[in-house]
Amino acid sequence: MMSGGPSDATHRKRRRRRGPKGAGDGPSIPRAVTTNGAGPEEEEVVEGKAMELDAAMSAAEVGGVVGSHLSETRFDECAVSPLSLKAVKDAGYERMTQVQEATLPIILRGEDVLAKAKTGTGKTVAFLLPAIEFLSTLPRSPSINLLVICPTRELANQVAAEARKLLKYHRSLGVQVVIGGTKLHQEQRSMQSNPCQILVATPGRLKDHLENTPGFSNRIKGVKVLVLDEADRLLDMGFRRDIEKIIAFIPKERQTLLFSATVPEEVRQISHVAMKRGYKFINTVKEGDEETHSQVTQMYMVAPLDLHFSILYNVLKKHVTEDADYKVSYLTDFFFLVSYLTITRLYIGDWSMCHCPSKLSGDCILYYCNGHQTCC
Ligand SMILES: Nc1ncnc2c1ncn2[C@@H]1O[C@H](COP(=O)(O)OP(=O)(O)OP(=O)(O)O)[C@@H](O)[C@H]1O
Repeated sequence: MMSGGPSDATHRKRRRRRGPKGAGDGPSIPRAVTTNGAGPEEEEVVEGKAMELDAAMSAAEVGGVVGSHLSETRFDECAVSPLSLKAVKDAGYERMTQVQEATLPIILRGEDVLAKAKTGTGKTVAFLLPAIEFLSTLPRSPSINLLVICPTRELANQVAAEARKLLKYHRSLGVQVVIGGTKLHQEQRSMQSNPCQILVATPGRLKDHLENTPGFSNRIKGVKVLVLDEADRLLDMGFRRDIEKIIAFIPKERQTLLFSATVPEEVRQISHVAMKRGYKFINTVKEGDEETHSQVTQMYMVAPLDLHFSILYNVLKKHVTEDADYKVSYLTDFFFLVSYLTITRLYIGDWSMCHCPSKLSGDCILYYCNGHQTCC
């Protein structure tokens, strides 16, 4: 661990051989596992105090948006610059979340990290803060030094908003967003007039800029840190090829960080493509834990196909009457969607189809938010 960092005193190490799946898995959060290429043969497990903390603290005790995901380590105990600390304080963050506590020292050391953490547990700050610390030591240049690839426009905007908070006192650093659904030439102009060191992008638009924006492929050669945010969703949405193409443009000598709520085989595969051998795997999700945030209620209903229309219609109607600020995301296949829209338009209002995540499956996601289309 980083010398002098908060984790030195609180982590202990042990080595173990990896047996058959699930056998002797030991403690599961947070852990750093050193892997070597095709699959982890031998792991170095770093146990942290967040493990005990998770059991010891209730969401009510810790409060705040991230509730029981907060650790006991304060940001001002860490090796981050006074400028970042001031911004963190202004943002209202005092203690680190578990994923932030587990990853910060390792990312600050410049190592590649694959981090598994539930959604809403502070992953964005976990990669932005150490990356900004590193960027603040680089000489000023028109290059892009930090590239964050996100699966959706909404997430890209959220990441940029978080970056702006953390950059509050780093006046020489800036952030720009490039996402589909906006005018390419406007983005080109803004990048030319004000080239920023941090670029947050969705894969399709990023590829567009690589192919069509003069000078962009040179700027991207300056990337020192690459982040794939919500890597599982990026792959689910069919962006693997785009990501591989983008990676081919970026220097091999870089730090790569993958953050993901789940780590299926596809994420493992992309880690082997994108990251250096010996990258660290940090898992902050306990075995058997739900993959989704604890504050998201999930329900399901099994119904015969011919009743789907009427059941869905009634569920939605009830939902929109109970919650004035309602927001609905609705995943369906295209055929069902067309019939459904025809019916619901008449009774509920206009839906907006804003995303088809997988061209292969023909799935669509609809967003409807109290009369306004929301972005995806
Ligand atoms: N240390 C912290 N203390 C308090 N709040 C925090 C801390 N770190 C992040 N947050 C806040 O917690 C919320 C969730 O964080 P964030 O969106 O980064 O989570 P995430 O894991 O990236 O979620 P998603 O997977 O949805 O992107 C945000 O509102 C963020 O501002």
